[in-house]
Amino acid sequence: LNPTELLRLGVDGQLSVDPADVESASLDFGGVNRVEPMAVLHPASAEDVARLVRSAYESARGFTVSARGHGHSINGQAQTANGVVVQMSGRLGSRNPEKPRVLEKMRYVDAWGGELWIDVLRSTLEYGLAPKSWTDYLYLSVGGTLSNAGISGQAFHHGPQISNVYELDVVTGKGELLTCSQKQNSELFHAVLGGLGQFGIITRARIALEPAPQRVRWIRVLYSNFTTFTQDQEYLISLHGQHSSQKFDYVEGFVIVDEGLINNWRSSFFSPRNPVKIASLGASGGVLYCLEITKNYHESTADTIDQEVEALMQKLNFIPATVFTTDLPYVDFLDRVHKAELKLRSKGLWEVPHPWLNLFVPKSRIDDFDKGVFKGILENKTSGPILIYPMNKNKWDERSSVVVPDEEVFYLVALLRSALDTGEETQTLEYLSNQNRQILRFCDEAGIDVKQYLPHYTYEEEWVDHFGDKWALFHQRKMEFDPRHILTTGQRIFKPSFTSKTAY
Ligand SMILES: Cc1cc2nc3c(=O)[nH]c(=O)nc-3n(C[C@H](O)[C@H](O)[C@H](O)COP(=O)(O)OP(=O)(O)OC[C@H]3O[C@@H](n4cnc5c(N)ncnc54)[C@H](O)[C@@H]3O)c2cc1C
Repeated sequence: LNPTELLRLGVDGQLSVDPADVESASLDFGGVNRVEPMAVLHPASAEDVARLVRSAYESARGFTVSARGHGHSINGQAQTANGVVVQMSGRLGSRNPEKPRVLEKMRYVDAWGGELWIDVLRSTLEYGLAPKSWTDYLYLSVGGTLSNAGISGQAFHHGPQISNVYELDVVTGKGELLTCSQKQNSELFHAVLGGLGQFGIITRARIALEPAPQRVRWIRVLYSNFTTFTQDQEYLISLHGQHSSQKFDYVEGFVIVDEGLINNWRSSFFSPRNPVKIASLGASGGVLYCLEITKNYHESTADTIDQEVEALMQKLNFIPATVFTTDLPYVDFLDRVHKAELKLRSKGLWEVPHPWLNLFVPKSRIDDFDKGVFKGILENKTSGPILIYPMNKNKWDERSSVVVPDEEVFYLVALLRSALDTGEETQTLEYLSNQNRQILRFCDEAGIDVKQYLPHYTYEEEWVDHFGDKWALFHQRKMEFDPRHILTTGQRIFKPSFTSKTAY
């Protein structure tokens, strides 16, 4: 098929070979990979997606198809060479996929796979409801985060977003449009969740809702001792089964390795009039740790919130006099990173290369990771926030495709760096990418069995190693749901069956 033949396919949406469309589908937030597709489909419905994939599956020569949500991948995961990108997010004028549909009584919302979480939230709030499990940033698509996991500070008690989905509509690599859930087509359901887009394109997700809190008490406290910090984090997530008055609703944290960072984009929280000085807090190795917790509440219970927070805080061992508190509407809390985005955009600092590294680190080795990476490899310099927070494995469904460390508690460590052209070597893309490799090598040599989140590998052996015991099942599911390896070649896991060269 060439672009002209493709355009004859007959879809209700728009199949475009417009250079601007093709250019935008060839880029992502990582800003490192650039791969041009042959055409871009703006689907008007799930049937459009099915029609396209079916023709790819049935055509003698074959072509590849990749769904693209909001393009916030780092390493070209939503790109495809010489195939078609299905642009799931973004509106098309009158021929749009359906808006989110809330079933108030059943407490769920049916959302189009390309819907952004911010728009899902806006729709559900009209009914006083909200999804339970989030990502820190809401301008990501439902299909994009469900293909990975979708995590934030709520994951310790609600599990990742993939644990909060009741049902999906999926277009498989054979072009069939199937509804799946725990009970119906369950193999496909579990495969697609955390499935890196390998088994189908999510066109609809039924997402669990809860009554939306009105306000949030948002607290940050500092630690100089890593063990005390992680003990407190682990204590807080051990409360996941408690009544909501006896636990926080959100537990995250971050590492502060240089003075500049404490007042950085994620920390606008600390007042610039009251700068925090790392040196004055007795940080060992110049590193501080910040615990970030929140408690949701309703205005009608505002009188008990202080006591509840106080009772929980008394159990913690942070540095006295380092409590920073703010209080804000729930939506403003959830949408906090967008504010930072607008600031960075205004300074031209958003559309820069992002050599991010996200790792799941087993609890038993988090101390070694601290010594080797935060106090070692990073050399008191970073180029962006470093998040660190623990999660409970029992909130993750083992049947899904995602892989996590083999321990009951594991940490997310997210090095969210931006490469800048300031003339300083340590800020360059090359330096930061090398540092990422150094961190992975360190873990390997120290026998720290980390798993990459939002994984990126180049060779099949690396994927086999990443999936470990799950590889055989992952491979078997691929053969069943996408036997010609048409879908999502940008992940570089399987080569399309119809090409001898690497056609990612
Ligand atoms: C600023 C920022 C903050 C972030 N914060 C968090 C966070 O707090 N927690 C977290 O978990 N992640 C976070 N992420 C990572 C984010 O969840 C992933 O990068 C996610 O893939 C982005 O969604 P997207 O819609 O942009 O997906 P894309 O980059 O467009 O796609 C990601 C992958 O999913 C596939 N895909 C997309 N749509 C579908 C679909 N409908 N069906 C099947 N496959 C599909 C694509 O082919 C691709 O392989 C963040 C990313 C950024 C840039």
